[in-house]
Amino acid sequence: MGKLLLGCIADDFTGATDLANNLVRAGMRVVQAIGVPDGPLAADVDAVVVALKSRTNPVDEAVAQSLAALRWLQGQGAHQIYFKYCSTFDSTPAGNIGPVTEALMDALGTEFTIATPAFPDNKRTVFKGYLFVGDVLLSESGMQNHPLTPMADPNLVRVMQSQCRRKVGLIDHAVVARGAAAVTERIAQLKAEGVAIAIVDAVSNDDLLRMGPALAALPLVTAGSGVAMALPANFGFAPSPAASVLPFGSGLRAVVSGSCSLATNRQVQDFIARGGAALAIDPLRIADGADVAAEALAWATPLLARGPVLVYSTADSGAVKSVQSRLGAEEAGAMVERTIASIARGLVERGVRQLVVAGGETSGACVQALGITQMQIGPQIDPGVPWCHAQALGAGLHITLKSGNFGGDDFFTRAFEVLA
Ligand SMILES: Nc1ncnc2c1ncn2[C@@H]1O[C@H](COP(=O)(O)OP(=O)(O)O)[C@@H](O)[C@H]1O
Ligand SMILES: O=C(O)[C@@H](O)C(=O)COP(=O)(O)O
Repeated sequence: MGKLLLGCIADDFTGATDLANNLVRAGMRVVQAIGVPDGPLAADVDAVVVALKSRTNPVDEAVAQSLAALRWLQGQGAHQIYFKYCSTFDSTPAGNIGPVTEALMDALGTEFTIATPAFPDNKRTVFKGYLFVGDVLLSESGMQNHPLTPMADPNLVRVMQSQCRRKVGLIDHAVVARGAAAVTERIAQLKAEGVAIAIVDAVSNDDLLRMGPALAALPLVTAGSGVAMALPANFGFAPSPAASVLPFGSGLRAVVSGSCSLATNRQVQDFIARGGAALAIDPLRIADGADVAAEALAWATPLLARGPVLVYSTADSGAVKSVQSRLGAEEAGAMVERTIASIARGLVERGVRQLVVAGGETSGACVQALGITQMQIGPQIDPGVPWCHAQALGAGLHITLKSGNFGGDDFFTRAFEVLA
């Protein structure tokens, strides 16, 4: 077995496939592990992405999980560590991006790292430390209404500083535009000023590729998935448009969605507008004790042979707030996740072999309910969202984990066409 070059820790499962996808496209052989593996690596790969579900956990749990992942990756000889978080910097006022970053820095004994969620392919850009989603600031992008991690401040230096003990600074676009040597020089200057973590501007893939060589010497990189397109070159890899090949896709098709992001709301509407079979589930009925999962499976079973079915709790921000005011945000989220996960499990038990899951937390719950431990990365459907293949409940399953705000409006239809 060769030496592991990149050891990656992702704070949610959609984010992990997003990262793995960019590394594969940049030429690396990658395995995605669900949770910290029990034993050593079986396959000879260049990078491993350990997918955690730590984004919204209490800080001490997120830190403990991340450190366990780090220890395992170090045990595999990982040369550089990559902590992957969301391109919209999803976090609560307590963390977990800041505390996990600092715990990893402590464990690695490193005095400096960067932080940038920039992912220009998905219109996430950082300028002067401010995060833009498309043409608007993070705080106007819909993320201010996220059910679990509302993001009201677009200034990442401020957000990161509020989560960290160490001093946070900025490597701004004027520096990045001058290339890797300027970034390296700026890192030395920031370190001399006592800055330990620097937000880095990037508004294009060229910016990410330009800064790449300056990151080679850092034991720890923290970022969204965008930076992943630049790091493999530091190890001598060249981009490859050919994503790894998956087994042929066949079997029944279904979509489950617990994401309430704006893009997912549009994707649900598009699927329904095309005449797709869709069932909305109501969190308040779950809270009242109705067996909503059994009802959904009874609805879906006779329809599956005719084409993909969609079961969704996706709702607009007004409906989500109303549910949360009755049940509490965390309680509502956990309850809906459990229900959708048991629906996903039931669908696979009924022969579904091509499954789209929308939502990061939702994906975590589904992947765990399906007993998936490892995923192979396949062709990209949209930026940040590849098809994957895994063993689930004893059968081969094609599965894609769609981040809430990723994917075109027709994603729930087109995903199956990509596989076909
Ligand atoms: N109708 C709803 N009301 C309240 N919470 C919901 C509803 N539907 C889904 N949720 C919860 O909202 C959260 C959405 O998060 P996630 O799955 O990560 O989606 P995204 O990728 O869009 O962030 C989950 O915890 C989910 O269970
Ligand atoms: O970086 C990203 O935006 C994604 O990879 C991601 O982490 C999205 O998370 P969810 O929106 O919760 O799916």
